[in-house]
Amino acid sequence: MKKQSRLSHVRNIGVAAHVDAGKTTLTERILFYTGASYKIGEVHDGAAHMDYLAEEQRHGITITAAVTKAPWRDHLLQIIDTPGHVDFTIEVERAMRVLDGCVLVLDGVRGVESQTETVWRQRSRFQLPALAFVNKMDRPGADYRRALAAIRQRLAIEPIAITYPLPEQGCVVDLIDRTRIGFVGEQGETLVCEPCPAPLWDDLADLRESLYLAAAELDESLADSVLAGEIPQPRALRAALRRGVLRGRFCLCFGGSALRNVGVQPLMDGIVDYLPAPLDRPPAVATTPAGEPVPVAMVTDGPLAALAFKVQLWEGRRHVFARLYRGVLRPGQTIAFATPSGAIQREQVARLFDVDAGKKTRIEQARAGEIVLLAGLRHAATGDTLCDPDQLVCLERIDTRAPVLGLAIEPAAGTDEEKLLEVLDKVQQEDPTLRVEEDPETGQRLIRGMGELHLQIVLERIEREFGVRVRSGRPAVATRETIRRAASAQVLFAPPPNPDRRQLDLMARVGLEVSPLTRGAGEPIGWEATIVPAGAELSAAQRAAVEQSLRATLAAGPLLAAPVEDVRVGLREIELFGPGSTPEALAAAAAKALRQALEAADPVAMYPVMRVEVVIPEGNLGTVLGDLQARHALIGGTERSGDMVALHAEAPLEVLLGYTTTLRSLTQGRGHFSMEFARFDRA
Ligand SMILES: Nc1nc2c(ncn2[C@@H]2O[C@H](COP(=O)(O)OP(=O)(O)OP(=O)(O)O)[C@@H](O)[C@H]2O)c(=O)[nH]1
Repeated sequence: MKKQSRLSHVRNIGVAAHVDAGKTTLTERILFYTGASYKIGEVHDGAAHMDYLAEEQRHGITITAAVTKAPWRDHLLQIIDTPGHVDFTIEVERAMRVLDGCVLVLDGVRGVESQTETVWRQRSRFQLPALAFVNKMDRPGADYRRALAAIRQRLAIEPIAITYPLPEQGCVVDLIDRTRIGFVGEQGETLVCEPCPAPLWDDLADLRESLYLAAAELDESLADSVLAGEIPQPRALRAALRRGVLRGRFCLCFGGSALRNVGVQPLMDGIVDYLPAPLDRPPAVATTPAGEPVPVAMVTDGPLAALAFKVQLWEGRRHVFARLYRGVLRPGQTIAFATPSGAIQREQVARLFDVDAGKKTRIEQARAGEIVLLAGLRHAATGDTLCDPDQLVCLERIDTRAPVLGLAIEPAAGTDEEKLLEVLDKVQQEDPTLRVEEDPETGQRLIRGMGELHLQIVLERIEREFGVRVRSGRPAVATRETIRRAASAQVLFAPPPNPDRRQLDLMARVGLEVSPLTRGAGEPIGWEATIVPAGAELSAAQRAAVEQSLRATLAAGPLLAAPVEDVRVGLREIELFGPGSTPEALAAAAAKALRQALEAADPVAMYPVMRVEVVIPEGNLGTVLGDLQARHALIGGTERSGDMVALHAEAPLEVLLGYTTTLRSLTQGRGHFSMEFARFDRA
């Protein structure tokens, strides 16, 4: 294993896809063939090795991203199986952050689906080199060439086939080696290679040509031999293709059926041959405490820099998953990190572990490029950069989206109140997309999350894992506010009554203007204020107090106490009194002026709008369209694929609650849909 963990022999990869494309089924095969697991656990039996949480087994879906190590061809594959359901998209986001490459799994019948596009966008943000596995080629209606065309069209990258699947014959054609590979044995573990027969080889001429041309673009001598009509050497082809993948020029495609054990090992070879080792990736970019950007090269002999990307309770104890970008980490080492608010924390790592799905093994050191589990950290959270205390840097934090759905909850037994609070705190530490709040009006406890399934899973975990029974209300969508026109206000803040001379500095005057911005523009604050008396200037503390007070006022708007979005606040005039108004007086005047201006600016509530893809049998199109229109959905278009139709629409989240059940009954169980957050908008 020591030899295998040389950095050039490590592949940190993720497996990502639309829900149900077969990621977990594929990963189970990879683990079995590498010997990392001794038997294949099937998702439909609730026995998948990677889906080890009880909720994952019950719902048959992946919720948390599991890390697993598997040795293959003298290399170490570290695999993260990520969830496909959009409610758990944070798991994909943080996995992508720490990976070096990814395998995109597609359903051979459905091709590119809405969530395939979403994970592809997430991949693109981090410029992760990718391979595609077109799975389920055994299903009736599966079409490899159509899936490749969908990759070109919807993911805007050139698909280059490396294998061509023939699942009915239990084999794939290797387009580089010109072999037909059969998968025999009970689990397809034995490979039988023979030369690909001529008629079949001729049928694949178009795919081969694209492959040669793609490689030729990256290697001049290959280009010469391709133009001369020669068959390029497999070694040279692979080397050129690897360069192309690392530069993001194209997506190499493999086909097969994970469930029928067809085509998986060539994909695993592809991971080794074409996806990057940690050192092949460009250096990560971090910032120093002074805000200067610095590259963090992947080396072991530098100061420690590791990104904490996930907090997980393991046997009831807090553990942190981290990816090392630089340096070495050992048990007992003290690390430091800057929190999002800028405070510096120090703590000690007690123990280090190698992780394999639900199992962890103690190790004595971790090095740059590795993904490990740390015990003993009580404060480090998702997104923090763990560093040597005297060499602080901060890698880019992990994005989390604001929750769109809330649920009021209370313990079924009044005596469990304290315990529920404790449990919610623990669940929240693990899950940065879950918020726990108190309704300011009713005093009810609210949990807020990404969607119905997310909140349902949270409730199930609270009951099963922590033994607290809870009652919940109806889900309620999150709200925002914005304004419809510009307005201004000026406020003189003065302590009552008759201010004597000594109290002058408790006074302040702030004049400002608010104006509406386009959706998604944010809430900029413009500091074009005239300061009175002439010649006076604001101190850093005064300025910070005004800014903070404006931000706090924007956090709770005048209509629903919901965050105010897409508004520009322009400061017009600030008058200082006495020796200089106190920061508190300035803050009070600014808050009051902003509140007045917002009230005068025709405020309006906004609700979450979702992008929806509904896939249904053609015969149900009329009924489903009618139902969607009755829900005020805006229909964007339809696409036919076999006897199914994909409908694209936008609709308020409010009317989509419980839609899964409706769709099932409208389509006799054959329809399915997925949605993702688009924006907050007016009703
Ligand atoms: N016919 C066929 N079915 C498959 C194949 N691969 C997976 N399945 C089935 O498809 C369903 C979904 O498979 P999973 O592996 O759970 O898919 P996933 O992408 O991990 O799903 P999530 O974790 O929920 O995102 C299961 O019932 C599998 O048995 C395949 O190659 N052929």
